[in-house]
Amino acid sequence: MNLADLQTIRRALHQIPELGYAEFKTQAYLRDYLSTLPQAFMQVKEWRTGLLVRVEGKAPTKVVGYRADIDGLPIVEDTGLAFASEHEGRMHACGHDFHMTIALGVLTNIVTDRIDDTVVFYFQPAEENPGGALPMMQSAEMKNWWPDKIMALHVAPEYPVGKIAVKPGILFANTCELFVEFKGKGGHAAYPHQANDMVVAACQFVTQLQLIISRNIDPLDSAVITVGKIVAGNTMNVIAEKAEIEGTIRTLSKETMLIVNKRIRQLIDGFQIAYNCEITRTERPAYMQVFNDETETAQFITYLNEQYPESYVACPAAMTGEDFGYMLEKIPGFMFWLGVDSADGLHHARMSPNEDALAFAVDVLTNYLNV
Ligand SMILES: CC(=O)N[C@@H](CCC[C@H](N)C(=O)O)C(=O)O
Repeated sequence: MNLADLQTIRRALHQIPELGYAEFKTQAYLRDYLSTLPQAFMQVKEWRTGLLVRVEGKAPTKVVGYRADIDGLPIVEDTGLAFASEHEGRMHACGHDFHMTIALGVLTNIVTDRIDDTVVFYFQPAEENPGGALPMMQSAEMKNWWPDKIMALHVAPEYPVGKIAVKPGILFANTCELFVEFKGKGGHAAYPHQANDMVVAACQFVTQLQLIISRNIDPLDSAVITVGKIVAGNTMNVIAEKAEIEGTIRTLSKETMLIVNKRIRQLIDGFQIAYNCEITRTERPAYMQVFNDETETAQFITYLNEQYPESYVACPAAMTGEDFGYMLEKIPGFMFWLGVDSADGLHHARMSPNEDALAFAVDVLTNYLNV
């Protein structure tokens, strides 16, 4: 598939970013595109707002899985691109438009020029929030089309086009979302002694969270807590009765995640007494770390070195998260970073990946499926 066709798809998808499990237009676009391809060896199943597409091989010895996530983020795009998001407050700022386009490019190649093995493409919703990989794996649709091995990629703004960064073992962190609500007593700004200020409680709580990292975690281990959202109060001279914080926790081991979460529960207990308020945490399951299979990754690195010399970059683990980790927990495979050379990084309102990476990735993956 040529770059111009890939660009057309990518730009169309870029214009219609949708949040997790609301990817209706995206699913319809994918379906419409698939309907233009030869149908003889292809089957499509719907799962919630995602799709599974199976392309039968000529002489299969295995089923290879390829996963592409399809959701966007609640970000107001600021790229100024002619094909910027048409959905106010939504943006493909994590490259999932690239992920889908590359999957469609590979799919188009192998449906028109078939390969030996059968390939199942998983167009998975809700990677960012609340997580689609685990429920997709538990669905009858995926259980019936279960792969023997699986691959996925993630765009990497910090690497140039033509580079692929990967490592065996842990690539991405364990993650856990953090939603905490504080309920105290509102009142007049001039009478703090008669109220119970949840702005103060929430601010102290956020600061205390950072002390978990610096005081409870082994300095040679890695953990991150980021609070990305605080909502509290209505105006400058009324003490806020309620506050809400949203954040994410990242660790490089499951054990460290347990320590962080235990400390957060203890903090909540202590804060309820200290600030005489009610604190509720909505617990969500942690995302599994992305752990690349040693053998599968080594084979891919050998292939890169032989077929695309200079492309391979040995990279460190990152504190990003990905629910693809659940798939890798059960199915041997790997995820890799694809260089897309953007001055602004992932989750930035001006992230603008270089589209030349689309053709490179489609080429690398199509040829790898033929090995
Ligand atoms: C690659 C990337 O940016 N992934 C996201 C995944 C979100 C994980 C989850 N919703 C959480 O925040 O815990 C990331 O933020 O790393």
